Amino acid sequence: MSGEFSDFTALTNDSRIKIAIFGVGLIGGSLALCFKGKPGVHVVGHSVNPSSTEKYVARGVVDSATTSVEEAAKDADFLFLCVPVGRLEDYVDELAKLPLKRGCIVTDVGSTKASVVKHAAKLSARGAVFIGGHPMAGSERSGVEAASLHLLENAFYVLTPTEDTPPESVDKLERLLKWTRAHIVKTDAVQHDDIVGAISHLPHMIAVALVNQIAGYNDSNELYRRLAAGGFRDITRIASSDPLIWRDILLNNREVMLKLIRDWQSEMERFAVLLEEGDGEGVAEQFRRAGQFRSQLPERRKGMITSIYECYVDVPDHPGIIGKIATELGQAKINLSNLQIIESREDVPGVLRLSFQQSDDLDKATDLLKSLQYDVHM
Ligand SMILES: NC(=O)C1=CN([C@@H]2O[C@H](COP(=O)(O)OP(=O)(O)OC[C@H]3O[C@@H](n4cnc5c(N)ncnc54)[C@H](O)[C@@H]3O)[C@@H](O)[C@H]2O)C=CC1
Ligand SMILES: O=C(O)C(=O)Cc1ccc(O)cc1
Repeated sequence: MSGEFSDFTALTNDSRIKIAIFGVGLIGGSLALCFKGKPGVHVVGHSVNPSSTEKYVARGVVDSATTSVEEAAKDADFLFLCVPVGRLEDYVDELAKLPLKRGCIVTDVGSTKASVVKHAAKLSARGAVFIGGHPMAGSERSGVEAASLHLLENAFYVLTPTEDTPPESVDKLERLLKWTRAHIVKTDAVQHDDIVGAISHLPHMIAVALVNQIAGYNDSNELYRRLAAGGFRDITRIASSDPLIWRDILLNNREVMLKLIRDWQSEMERFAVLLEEGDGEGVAEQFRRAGQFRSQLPERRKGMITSIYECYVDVPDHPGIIGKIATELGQAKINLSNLQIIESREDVPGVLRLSFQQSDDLDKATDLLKSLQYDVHM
């Protein structure tokens, strides 16, 4: 083991570290990729579904996989619960019946923290330490197919230890998580749910409501959908998130969400009154206040409701062209986050949609492709 991780194994009783990942989807798979192949580390994936376990191994995301919770948990040093929020407490209950390794750390990646932290306190009776976790990066995609080694890099990773959590266990988990290259932030679980409810869960709900509102208008006039490009696409990307993952998150954080919805309704009501009264200065003041606060936001971080920067390339429809474009971008070290063939050409200016996470990469890609005589549109 080298560099910043060299003292990691000293914190375990032996030089082998077993990491069990329950639910190898977008987040569990991305964590597994961060740990797999590190010296002395064995990553085991768990799924209730035998065909999923085969897929995890075949894709090289884990070293081994099993459908048995007991087998996955046996002698594990770290156990990551990466299943939907609504299933976390069931997994805690199952683990609480098993002979866990003394001092092992059980953690989760759920988007809400208060209920699971409270529920998992019972694991201390089994000699395990539970520490709530929430890697605040992800995407609207799901499943192991969307997992990536770099998903959590530079993102915030919240841990919610309680006053009963042994500091040395928090330290041990933080050392392990260095492999994700995320930035650890520690806070209380209830405070986490208030803040993340406001900055992540509420925007997801607003995006869905907005898309559904426009979809309703579109039922009587198709032009709504055709004209809804640019800004609309950008701010509603997260409306395509997984329905069941988000059902669980919103239900679990429902008290916080209900208050946030009321506050949101007041904000919209304020706009309604300003418009009713024809108060232009009042409307402009809303934009000024928002712009001021927004300009103070920290620099862009990976994952959390980031915009995607996109361009369209009109390419002749022949095999090999997609690989050629991807290779050109790769050779120029331009990070492409997604490449999609657009089947309906009605409302887009090109057949290939290229997406980037950094505006810089988009600029470099358009310059490069234009210089190679491709027809590039924004
Ligand atoms: N999607 C995102 O961007 C983020 C999600 N999270 C949290 O991470 C957790 C996992 O979410 P993702 O990785 O996005 O979802 P995912 O759908 O990609 O993965 C979920 C995993 O749990 C398994 N699973 C699903 N339903 C199950 C059930 N009923 N019983 C047992 N296993 C089941 C699936 O097979 C899959 O391996 C959730 O708790 C979510 O709140 C945290 C940060 C970001
Ligand atoms: O796609 C995005 O921008 C997200 O906001 C992803 C996300 C989803 C759920 C989380 O708990 C954290 C991050």
